[in-house]
Amino acid sequence: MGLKSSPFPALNEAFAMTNQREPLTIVTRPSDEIDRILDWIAPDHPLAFVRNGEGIVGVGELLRLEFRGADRFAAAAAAWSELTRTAIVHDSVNRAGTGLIAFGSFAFAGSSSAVSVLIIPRVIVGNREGSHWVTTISAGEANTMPDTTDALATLPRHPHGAAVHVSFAPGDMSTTAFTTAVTAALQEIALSRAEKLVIARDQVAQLPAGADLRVPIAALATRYPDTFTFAVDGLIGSSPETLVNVHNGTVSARVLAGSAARGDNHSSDEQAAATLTGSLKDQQEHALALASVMDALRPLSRELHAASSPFALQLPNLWHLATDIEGQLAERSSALDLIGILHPTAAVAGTPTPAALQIIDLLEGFDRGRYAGPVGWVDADGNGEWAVALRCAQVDGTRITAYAGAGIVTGSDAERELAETELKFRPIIEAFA
Ligand SMILES: C=C(O[C@H]1C=CC=C(C(=O)O)[C@@H]1O)C(=O)O
Repeated sequence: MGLKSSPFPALNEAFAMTNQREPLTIVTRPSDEIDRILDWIAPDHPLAFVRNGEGIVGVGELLRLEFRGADRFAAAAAAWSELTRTAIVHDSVNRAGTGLIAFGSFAFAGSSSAVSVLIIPRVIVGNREGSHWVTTISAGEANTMPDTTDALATLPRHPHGAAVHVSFAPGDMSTTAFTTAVTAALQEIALSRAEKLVIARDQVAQLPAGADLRVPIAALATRYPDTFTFAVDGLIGSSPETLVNVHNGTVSARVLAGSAARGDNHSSDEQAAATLTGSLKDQQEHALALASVMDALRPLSRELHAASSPFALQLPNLWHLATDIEGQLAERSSALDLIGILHPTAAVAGTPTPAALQIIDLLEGFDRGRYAGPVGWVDADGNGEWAVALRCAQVDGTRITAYAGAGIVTGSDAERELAETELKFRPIIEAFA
């Protein structure tokens, strides 16, 4: 059956835009022609979700579904389940990231002017646990098995362009406005209107015409290999935080909150990590973020486990307090259902969530766009890998906006939080330096 009369507005719009109403046919086959998947990123509209060289890179855009407003997650989950219902998948590799995939990026707030997207590429190049594969996605070939043996040969491969140099300047929120907002957040906390508030700021830059975004993306992936380097619809970054990973009934997440600068030699670095793990203020900040994720996952999972105290996660620019969570999904929830339930965690909003969102809106006074929203991918079975979009920038034409924030609890200090945001901007600023 075709998809001619979809009750889902996002699907109808996508069909109208692409003139595509036929069921999708997907072929995934192993490939020994792929070495580094990052080499396959397209220069225009890069699509990627990669960690430690493993993950997926999408080329071309077959379908683009757009969502706005408070019900953007529910609308995306419904449209995706409708679209995948009729898809015909031939997958001889069967790994996380094979078969029909949509890359996605969602706005932080329902009121954001930024559109949330699911993008279905024409070709996906992937790598996981030593297996490399190519997936092709096409429409209107339901009765035949498309011959995709030459799929890679048809992809254009251009050498990377020159390094992209830009200078960032304060955006809607200056550094003074940030410290003022942090002081105001501390007052709100002292008045018990919230227990934790995450305050962010932005920096902007102009991108030179013809800049090759593959260069900063490759720099991020090389310098921050243990994080998720992503590129979806102009949102690029390297996030250390896993919002949720769904794989055949297993759910996992990595919660981060609480940060410290790296030391400049071995002993000061060890001392920095020890001070962070011993800091009551950071432990409280972390515990609230962890509780928000556990509380959201508990009703949906069995055997949900998290360590009783966080570990110090080392990144090139920072130490973070981190807790890994794993459980079994009690019911069939897709990754899209779960990001809708989990977002926004207290690592990016605060506690309690509704009050935190209201106060952030007042104190920040700017649109976070897709910063701190979910970014990742989902497959036809609802499996997927989603990061919290941190350490990132949105590229819109020639304008780049980078974002960073910090969790504020009793005991936070405005100048120290400002310094922490400087460290969190480093991945993006250095990728464009
Ligand atoms: C809000 C950000 O980081 C969050 C994740 C890890 C540590 C955080 C912190 O220590 O404040 C934040 O909660 C950001 O990078 O913009």
